[in-house]
Amino acid sequence: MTVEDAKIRIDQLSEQVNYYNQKYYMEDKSEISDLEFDQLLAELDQLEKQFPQFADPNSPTQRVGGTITKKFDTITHKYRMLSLGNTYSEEDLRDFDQRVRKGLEGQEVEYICELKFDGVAISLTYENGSLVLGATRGDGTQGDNITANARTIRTLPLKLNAAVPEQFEVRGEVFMSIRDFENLNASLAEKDRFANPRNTTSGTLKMQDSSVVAKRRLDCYLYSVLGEDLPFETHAEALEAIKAWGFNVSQTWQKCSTIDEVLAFVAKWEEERKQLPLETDGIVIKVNSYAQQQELGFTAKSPRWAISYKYKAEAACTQLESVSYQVGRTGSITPVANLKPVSLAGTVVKRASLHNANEIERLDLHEGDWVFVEKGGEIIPKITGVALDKRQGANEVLKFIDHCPECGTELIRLEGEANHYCPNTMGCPPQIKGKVEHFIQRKAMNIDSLGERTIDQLYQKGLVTNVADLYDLTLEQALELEGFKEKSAENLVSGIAQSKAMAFPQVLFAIGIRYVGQTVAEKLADHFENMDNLRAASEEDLIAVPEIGERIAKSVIEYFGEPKNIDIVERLQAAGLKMQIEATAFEGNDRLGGKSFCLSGKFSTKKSVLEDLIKANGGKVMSSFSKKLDYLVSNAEKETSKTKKAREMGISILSEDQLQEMLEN
Ligand SMILES: NC(=O)c1ccc[n+]([C@@H]2O[C@H](COP(=O)([O-])OP(=O)(O)OC[C@H]3O[C@@H](n4cnc5c(N)ncnc54)[C@H](O)[C@@H]3O)[C@@H](O)[C@H]2O)c1
Ligand SMILES: [Zn+2]
Repeated sequence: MTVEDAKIRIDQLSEQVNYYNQKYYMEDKSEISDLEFDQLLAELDQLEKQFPQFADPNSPTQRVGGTITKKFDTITHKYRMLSLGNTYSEEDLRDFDQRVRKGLEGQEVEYICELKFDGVAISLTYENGSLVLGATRGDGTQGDNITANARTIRTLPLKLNAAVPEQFEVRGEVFMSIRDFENLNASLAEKDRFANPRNTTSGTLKMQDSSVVAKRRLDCYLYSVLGEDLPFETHAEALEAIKAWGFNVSQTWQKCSTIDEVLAFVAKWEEERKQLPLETDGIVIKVNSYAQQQELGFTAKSPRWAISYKYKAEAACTQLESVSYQVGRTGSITPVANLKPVSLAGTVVKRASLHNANEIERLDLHEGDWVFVEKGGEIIPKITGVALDKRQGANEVLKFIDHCPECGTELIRLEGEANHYCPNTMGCPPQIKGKVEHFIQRKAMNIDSLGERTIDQLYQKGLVTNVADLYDLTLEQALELEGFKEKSAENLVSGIAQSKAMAFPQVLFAIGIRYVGQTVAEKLADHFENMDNLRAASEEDLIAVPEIGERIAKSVIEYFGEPKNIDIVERLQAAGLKMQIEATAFEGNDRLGGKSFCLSGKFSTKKSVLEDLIKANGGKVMSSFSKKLDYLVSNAEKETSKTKKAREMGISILSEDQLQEMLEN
């Protein structure tokens, strides 16, 4: 693989992983199986190791996948909430054991094996025996304050009667039992039903109305405790103690002193877990001794002293009825098999993904074939093979379509790519909507007042057929959208208007030039400084930029060669989007004189915009308190824990208005 190819693949993988993370953590949707997701992440990890020049602290391999929402107050975790490394094979588990033993230089090791509960991680802080804070994992550093919702979990003690440390945090998994999940779904119309207990739990925890949350009957298992000077030396002692304090601890855990015992535990629960009242997707293996845990430490995103083992999916055999073709946001065509309904891992399966034409060829799929399907977690399952003994001789080989099912355009296949594409990028409905979705995402223009459904409505009504149309949207038009009231319409329009503050590299990424991911956009913006220069650049000019190769160069040229794209870019410019890098930031505007700022709570301007402004004016942004902090920015009228801490540490507190004044003068 050449360096340029590696760079493109890394960008592509990062973008894909970020996309699925966003779907998974923000929208509670899985478009691919966990196994496939984990494979993408593993490929990215491997490439970053092979080409360390492209390693990036913001890569999804280095960060916990979730994010905070703006629906709840943001809290900063006292101890980071990390992810777990995962494996699917015995060999990987043995490797883990080897790494642990090597890291501990031959000391004896004990493991605690637990079930991996398939729900949502939660952190609960207790002070003087009372629950004071419930928080989501968020991005691992900051999470949402969901205390009110946590209080509705019946098995969670709000007040402890036992003698407990003055302050501590317990962590666990909120879940919905399979039975409650099924009852809930039975009470809903088919179109409103949830896909699985995990995403129902996640969606429920994010609801604003705690009385609705209470009705959903969430439950919670706790599996760890953190605090200063806790009186335990091992994880097992801690599990026993929190159980005695009144917490709901699943009694499925077990101590193992060899990896073979761990493997026996894994084997035993593969079947037995199906008798449990909740969904589980694997086993978590943790080093028992706290001292050893400390010795082993953490990577950027997970502890080195723990790992999860995920069970393989179950399989079933059924008949292929037909194939439908879906058009994705980039025009790629995905074939989907429609199957004779078959029951698999507790649900009825009717459809399975076929990925692309190569996959159909690989399976040598014929019409009417009997196929094996497997489920990776909960989403649409996958066909893994054909039951050849059931094939009827006369059935024909399955033929891939040659025209787009959405717009009728003839499909193309790009060199070196497995997918068929619909080339009608400007006129094919899913592609039009896909471009808008790409444009508004967090890392691009960050317009979070717009979602998939609203985009769909805007498109159906003919109001938005390209990204430039967004900036022409009026309040009156927004008010006519289904489900929009005055406040939400205002939010929508002002959210779009606020995006005009996004910096040029974001704009360049947002317009969606093929192969121009976030980092490439930054490189191009840095080099050409503004859109006009970039537009005027020749292929040679482009290739002369470090790390920009022929593929990217050609794609940029092709983009600006299309008059419709030029029209969109010019309309965006006229709407007031930033088409050049901020001169101030690069000439070293030092208005803020290197002072540091920490933003806390809610603001009338988007927090990320304020942070960019601070940086552009020579200030620093800090996410937490330290002696080096100069200002806490907070609009809070009453004392909060942050403002209190700031006062105690002698840190000045600014309101948002005062910050704006500093930025202007
Ligand atoms: N299909 C998709 O599109 C998609 C997208 C993103 C993530 N994912 C999946 O989600 C997972 C993402 O990983 P992650 O970072 O959330 O980590 P993870 O879910 O694999 O592991 C960490 C989590 O496990 C949970 N857990 C359950 N039982 C536990 C126990 N006994 N002890 C400790 N922790 C326990 C905790 O909530 C913890 O936060 C992966 O499995 C990935 O495949 C899928
Ligand atoms: Zn099309």
